[in-house]
Amino acid sequence: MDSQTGAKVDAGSRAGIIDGKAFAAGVRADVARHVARLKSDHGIIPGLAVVLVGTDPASEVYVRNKGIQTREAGMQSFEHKLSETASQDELMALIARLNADPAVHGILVQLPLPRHMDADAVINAIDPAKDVDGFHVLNVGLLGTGQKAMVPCTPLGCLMLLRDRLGDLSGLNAVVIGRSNIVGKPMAQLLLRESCTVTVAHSRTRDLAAVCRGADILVAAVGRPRMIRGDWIKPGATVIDVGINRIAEGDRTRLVGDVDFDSAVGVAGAITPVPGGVGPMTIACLLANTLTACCRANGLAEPEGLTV
Ligand SMILES: NC(=O)C1=CN([C@@H]2O[C@H](COP(=O)(O)OP(=O)(O)OC[C@H]3O[C@@H](n4cnc5c(N)ncnc54)[C@H](OP(=O)(O)O)[C@@H]3O)[C@@H](O)[C@H]2O)C=CC1
Ligand SMILES: Nc1nc(=O)c2c([nH]1)NC[C@@H]1CN(c3ccc(C(=O)N[C@@H](CCC(=O)O)C(=O)O)cc3)C=[N+]21
Repeated sequence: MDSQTGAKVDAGSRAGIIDGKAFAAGVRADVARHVARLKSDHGIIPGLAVVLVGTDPASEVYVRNKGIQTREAGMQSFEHKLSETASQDELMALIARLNADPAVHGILVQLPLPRHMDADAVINAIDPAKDVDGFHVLNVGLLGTGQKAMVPCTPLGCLMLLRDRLGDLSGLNAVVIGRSNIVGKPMAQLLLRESCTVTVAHSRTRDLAAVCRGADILVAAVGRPRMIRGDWIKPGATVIDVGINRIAEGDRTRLVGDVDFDSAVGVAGAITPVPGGVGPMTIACLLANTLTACCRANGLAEPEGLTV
C-alpha cells in the first residue's frame, strides 16, 4: 500500500520517530483513490455526517478539520450543530433522520456530550452500520468476538502504525495505559487479536513504571501531560502516545502527549510525536471507516488495508 511505503521512507529520514502525519496523508490518498473509483464506476459518493452539540472550541476546530479532510477525499460532509441546551430528544430526532438518509454512510457524534445527555443512549441510537466511531454496543461486541465490525478510529490508526513498524505483532508484550471505551479497551482488543500478550493499566494499577518496563509495545491513553518518563520504557520498545493535552507555556499554549517525549525518544526504538502522531491517523481512519461503511451499504467489495 502506498501509505505504508510513504511512511517507511519518512521514518527512515528521522530514525525512531513515527511520522503519523505522513502515514495519515498516505491513508487519505488511498481513501481518495477508492472514492474516485466509486464515483466513476458506480455513481456513489460516500457521505459523513458529524454532529456537534455545544461550542467547545477544541471540538469546533476538530470538527472543522474533519469536514475539510472529508471533502478533500472527495466525500460529502454534512455538519450539524446543536446548541449546548438542545434536548436529548432533539439529538435523537436528528440521529433518526441521518440513519434514514441514504446519502449518509457514516455518523459521528462528537464526544463528550453535555452532561444532561445520556451518551450511551445516543451512541446506541446510531445505526450500527453507520457507526464509523465503532462505539455502538453491537460493534463493541463484534470486535470483542473477532467478527467484522466498525473499528474505533484511534485504536485502528495506532494498529496501522504498529503493523507498519513491526510487521507481525504476535507474542509481543503490549501494555495499554487507559481503559476508556473509546481508546484503551478497543486498543487492547485489537492487540489481543494480533496475538500480543496484553496488559491494561489504569489509575488503580500498582507500580505502573514496572508494568511499563515490561512492554515491547506501550500505548499511552491517559490524558495526563508527559506522565510516562523515559526510565519507564524498555530500551527499544515501540511507544504510541495517544494523549492530546493542551498545556500553558508562558503566555501561550501547546499540545503535549501523555509521554515525556524528550526523555523517551532516546530509549524507545520508535515513538509517535504529539502533535503529528496518532491524531492525524484518527481522522484518516474516520475517512477509511466511512468508505468501508459505504462499500458495505452498497454490497461492494471493501478496499483492502483500510480496516482489520
Ligand atoms: N489522538 C487522538 O486521536 C485521541 C486522543 N485522545 C486523548 O487520549 C487521552 C485519553 O483519552 P480517553 O481514553 O478518552 O480518556 P479517559 O479520561 O476516558 O480515560 C483515561 C484513562 O487513563 C487512566 N488514568 C488516569 N490517570 C491515571 C494514572 N495516573 N495512572 C494510570 N492510569 C491513569 C484512567 O483510569 P481509570 O479508568 O481508573 O479512571 C482511564 O482509564 C486524552 O489525552 C485524550 O485527549 C482521545 C481520543 C482520540
Ligand atoms: N465521537 C468522537 N470521536 C472521536 O474520535 C473523538 C471525539 N468524539 N472527541 C474528541 C476526541 C479527540 N480526537 C482527536 C482527533 C484528532 C486529533 C488531531 O488531529 N490532532 C492533531 C493536532 C491538532 C491540533 O493542533 O489541535 C495532532 O495530534 O497532530 C486530535 C484529537 C478525536 N476524538
